[in-house]
Amino acid sequence: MSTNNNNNNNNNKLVYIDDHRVRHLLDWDKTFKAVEKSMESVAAGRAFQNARAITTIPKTHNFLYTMPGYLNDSKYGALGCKLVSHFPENPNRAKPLPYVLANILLLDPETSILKAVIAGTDITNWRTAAASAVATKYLHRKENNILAIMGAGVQGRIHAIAFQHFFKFKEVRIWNRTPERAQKLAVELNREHNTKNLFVAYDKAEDCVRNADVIVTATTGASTLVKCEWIKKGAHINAVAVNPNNRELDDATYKASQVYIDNWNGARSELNGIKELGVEFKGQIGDLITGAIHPPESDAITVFQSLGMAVEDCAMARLIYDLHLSSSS
Ligand SMILES: NC(=O)c1ccc[n+]([C@@H]2O[C@H](COP(=O)([O-])OP(=O)(O)OC[C@H]3O[C@@H](n4cnc5c(N)ncnc54)[C@H](O)[C@@H]3O)[C@@H](O)[C@H]2O)c1
Ligand SMILES: O=C(O)[C@@H]1CCCCN1
Repeated sequence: MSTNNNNNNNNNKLVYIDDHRVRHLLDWDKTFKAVEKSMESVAAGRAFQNARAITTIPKTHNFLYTMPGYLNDSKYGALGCKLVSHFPENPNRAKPLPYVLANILLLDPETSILKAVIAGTDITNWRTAAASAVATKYLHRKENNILAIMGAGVQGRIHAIAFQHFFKFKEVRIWNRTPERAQKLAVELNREHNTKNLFVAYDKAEDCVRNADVIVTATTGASTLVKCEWIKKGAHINAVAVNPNNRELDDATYKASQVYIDNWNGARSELNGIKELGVEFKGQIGDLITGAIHPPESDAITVFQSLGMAVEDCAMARLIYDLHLSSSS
């Protein structure tokens, strides 16, 4: 990038950063800072993004989301556009592919010249888990004993890893519609973390959620997974799934909770189902970071209704681009 980029030799060269290289460069603490800064910038008026365009492919009902954004920041500033798809049949193919696949275009903010095409699937996964972690940091300033993860897919797995990195829960519970998948993930995560019983599979959703301090819902179904009567006072929920009706939490949970969002434009476009319940969003996570709004009472149940933002992807693309250039020059 021409702003704050020491690699002037590379300024006019189009760079492709593939999945393998992105994975090598990703780092949890740097990802957290980039996402926190993008959320703060949204509240401070330094981030620009409209609601994303959603193109539905006829017959298959697969989606392509187009997510352009501009972030004005000396370290994470970027102009970019993510193309991200939602192809529900991908995981069921003979050779399984992710449900969510993404690529990010990074442009020079001064000239609009295309600087890089960056594989965006892992960036999407990491920044989504980091966004939940930022929300948890600002909404749940309490003990973190038990984490409950609903859904053992890509997002369930990455949230388990990220939350252990940032918060060090004493028990991480995993529930999945097919219990064998939760079992398999728990075994894998225990092996990767060199632990025996830190990650525990639960067969019943209720048992998984009861007494949990923090809950993550990350499935692709539209069925209700979490009932209000199971949720502990003061618990925090990161509702990650983007389903047309957002049914992972029952209506009573939304009505009983203080609900926060990542950005108003996205919420107005995609969260009408929750608004129709009579729920007023308390504000953006960035408003908590800037201090524009106060944190909730400590016994309130809180929900971060995550949608995902273009400017998070811009900040991440800039981070990965700069790391790529500085370590390959
Ligand atoms: N908020 C964001 O920024 C963001 C970013 C990326 C993905 N997402 C969302 O995260 C969700 C999960 O994505 P993923 O990549 O982990 O998908 P995945 O295919 O890897 O995992 C999906 C999981 O959902 C479960 N599932 C499917 N149907 C179900 C049903 N009816 N009831 C209960 N469980 C069911 C599957 O068993 C699986 O464990 C999606 O809704 C996606 O839109 C959100
Ligand atoms: O913000 C994202 O990248 C994803 C795109 C797919 C739908 C859910 N949110």
